[in-house]
Amino acid sequence: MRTFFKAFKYAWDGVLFGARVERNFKFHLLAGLLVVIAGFLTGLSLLEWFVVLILIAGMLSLELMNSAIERVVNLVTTEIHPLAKQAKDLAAGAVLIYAVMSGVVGLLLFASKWFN
Ligand SMILES: Nc1ncnc2c1ncn2[C@@H]1O[C@H](COP(=O)(O)OP(=O)(O)OP(=O)(O)O)[C@@H](O)[C@H]1O
Repeated sequence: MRTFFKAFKYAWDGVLFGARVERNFKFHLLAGLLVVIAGFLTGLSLLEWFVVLILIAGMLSLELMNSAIERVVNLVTTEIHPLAKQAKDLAAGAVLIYAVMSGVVGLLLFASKWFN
């Protein structure tokens, strides 16, 4: 049980560290907060809240994973290396896909509420 709580603390430390030093993570935190406020003002249904919260959590998680991959790459090599570029660009690509899709889904969801 103690190991479980320790692991939880380390994970939480990771979230706090990301929130302190990672510019993109801070941006997504703020964007997520604004979306939640917009959700309350719009009056989302339970199912719509599920979608919105999963999108926000997914975005934040991916952003942290991207930062972790960047750090591992930087740790492995300080040299310019095609594999380092591929690893970083692939991770950034994953973030990009999720961000664009989240934006589209979120926009459709909110727009359908506002204009109905
Ligand atoms: N060691 C490396 N070898 C080859 N390409 C790299 C390396 N590090 C970063 N790049 C590439 O350089 C471009 C700019 O990367 P980026 O701005 O993310 O630089 P970074 O310094 O690694 O990131 P950050 O500023 O977030 O720490 C990206 O295409 C990235 O893949």
